[in-house]
Amino acid sequence: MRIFDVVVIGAGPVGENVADRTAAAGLNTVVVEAELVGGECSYWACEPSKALLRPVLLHAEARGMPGIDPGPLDVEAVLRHRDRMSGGWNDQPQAQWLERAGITLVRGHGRLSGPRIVEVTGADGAILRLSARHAVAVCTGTRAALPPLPDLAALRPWTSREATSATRVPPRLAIVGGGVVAVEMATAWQALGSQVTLLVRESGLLPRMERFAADLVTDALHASGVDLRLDTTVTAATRATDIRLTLSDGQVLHADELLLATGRAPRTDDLGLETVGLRPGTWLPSDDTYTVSGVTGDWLYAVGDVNQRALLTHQGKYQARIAGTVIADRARNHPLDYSPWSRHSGTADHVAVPQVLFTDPEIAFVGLTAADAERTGRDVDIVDYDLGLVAGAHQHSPGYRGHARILLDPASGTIVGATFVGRGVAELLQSATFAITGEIPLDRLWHAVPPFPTISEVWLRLLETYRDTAVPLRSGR
Ligand SMILES: Cc1cc2nc3c(=O)[nH]c(=O)nc-3n(C[C@H](O)[C@H](O)[C@H](O)COP(=O)(O)OP(=O)(O)OC[C@H]3O[C@@H](n4cnc5c(N)ncnc54)[C@H](O)[C@@H]3O)c2cc1C
Ligand SMILES: NC(=O)c1ccc[n+]([C@@H]2O[C@H](COP(=O)([O-])OP(=O)(O)OC[C@H]3O[C@@H](n4cnc5c(N)ncnc54)[C@H](O)[C@@H]3O)[C@@H](O)[C@H]2O)c1
Repeated sequence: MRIFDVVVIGAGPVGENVADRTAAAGLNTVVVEAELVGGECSYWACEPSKALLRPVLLHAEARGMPGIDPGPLDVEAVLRHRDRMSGGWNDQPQAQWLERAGITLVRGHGRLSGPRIVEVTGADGAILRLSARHAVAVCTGTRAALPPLPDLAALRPWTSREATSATRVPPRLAIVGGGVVAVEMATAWQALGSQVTLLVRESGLLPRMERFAADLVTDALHASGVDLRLDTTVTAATRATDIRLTLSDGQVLHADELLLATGRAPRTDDLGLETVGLRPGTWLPSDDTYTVSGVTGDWLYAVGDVNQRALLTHQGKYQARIAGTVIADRARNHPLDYSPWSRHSGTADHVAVPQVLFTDPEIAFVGLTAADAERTGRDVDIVDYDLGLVAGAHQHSPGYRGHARILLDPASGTIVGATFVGRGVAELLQSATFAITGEIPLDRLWHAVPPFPTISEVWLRLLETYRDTAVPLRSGR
């Protein structure tokens, strides 16, 4: 048995950041990792997917710009770039970073075996017992959730892992799903040379986003040659010389690979949750301090994807900074401040989660959408502006297509949601996140002058539209 102040299970971006904060506070911290230090994000998610998409998006932009003839994409060079950006699936640099930060790394599969005790099974089957004086932080993330197709093993489908690490371009790629992974991967692989067929059970893509944003991405996928089949499910699938899919409309589709991009499941099934009174295989809900509810003693934390609050690296790292502070202050017997926006409260999870889809065009959004407001019965004023009319967008690319929407709380005159869709809008998003988290009144935003000619001039156009629209569009009860 080795005794530490803090045991972190999972060294993804979130576990690394919890450990960084507790070690920086002087707590003796150990991280347990079953695969690669850096987690899903570094090797099979954010990094490799964006490394595939960046050349694809830049190439598409360059093709539309007068005076630039980029020639065809060098697919092998793109795949090599992806390999470099994923660190060659070698975690030594990240493991060394842990060491430099004074954090102990134990490799193996971690399982709770009672309050404050974690057992780690190493590659050789040996078991090491770790005891935590103050806290155990579960940061085990998610794996792909697969649909209930018979004989999945024989089908050998791709999940997000294969879609981001494949070394060859399948001539025909079928993708099941209409969410973020499906749409980003359809964008990448269609441009890299696959004929992509997107099989979506809903009547539209990206159901959680503003309709106008999903519609622009849908148009662009059509234009790029993706075969988009809405209201379609797979009823049977077999693999012989190729993959044969029977679809709900009775048609048969042949493909070389099948990507199942059908959401995520928590990695809590083999975590010993039953030893502390929790149900294995479920998400681990935690409160705003990231303490797991239903376990006495305030020693168990769930941080990042595994708590299902926001399945995003940056939001998980935000949670990690707060959880690390909470753990350190509880260890010192310092009182916690539970009020919103305090150093101990993950308030942004509720009101300002920013996300960028690296599609063509990009979608960037934070806070509420109109559908969220409608669903929760919240009164908001909705202000829309055609991004294509902004001078900076004209400069950015000829024939620019895009749209911006902000949602305002009429009582406080502050912004509660923003969505931008268009090329180059990713870097615009932080301005909206500042406006929401800072609760900046519109009266003051008039003094935040956007430079000419940039896409950010859309802020001025949105304010003018709001001022000049006699009856603002209003959603909610
Ligand atoms: C294809 C794809 C693209 C994405 N792109 C983006 C993006 O562009 N931007 C963004 O913000 N988010 C993106 N995401 C989401 C992002 O990957 C996750 O939000 C992020 O990885 C969550 O971090 P985490 O540390 O909570 O979990 P993970 O990154 O999943 O890390 C968990 C770690 O815990 C380890 N582990 C699990 N169980 C145990 C155990 N019992 N014992 C020991 N170790 C264990 C795992 O091996 C893993 O290393 C993407 C996701 C996918 C699938
Ligand atoms: N750029 C980014 O920020 C980025 C990129 C990729 C992933 N992510 C994160 O990863 C998470 C997971 O993404 P995802 O696309 O896997 O999940 P998702 O929840 O966004 O989409 C899942 C899709 O699969 C469909 N689906 C689910 N079960 C199905 C079934 N049995 N048959 C047919 N269709 C089915 C759903 O209807 C939906 O269209 C996202 O929540 C996102 O936060 C972020």
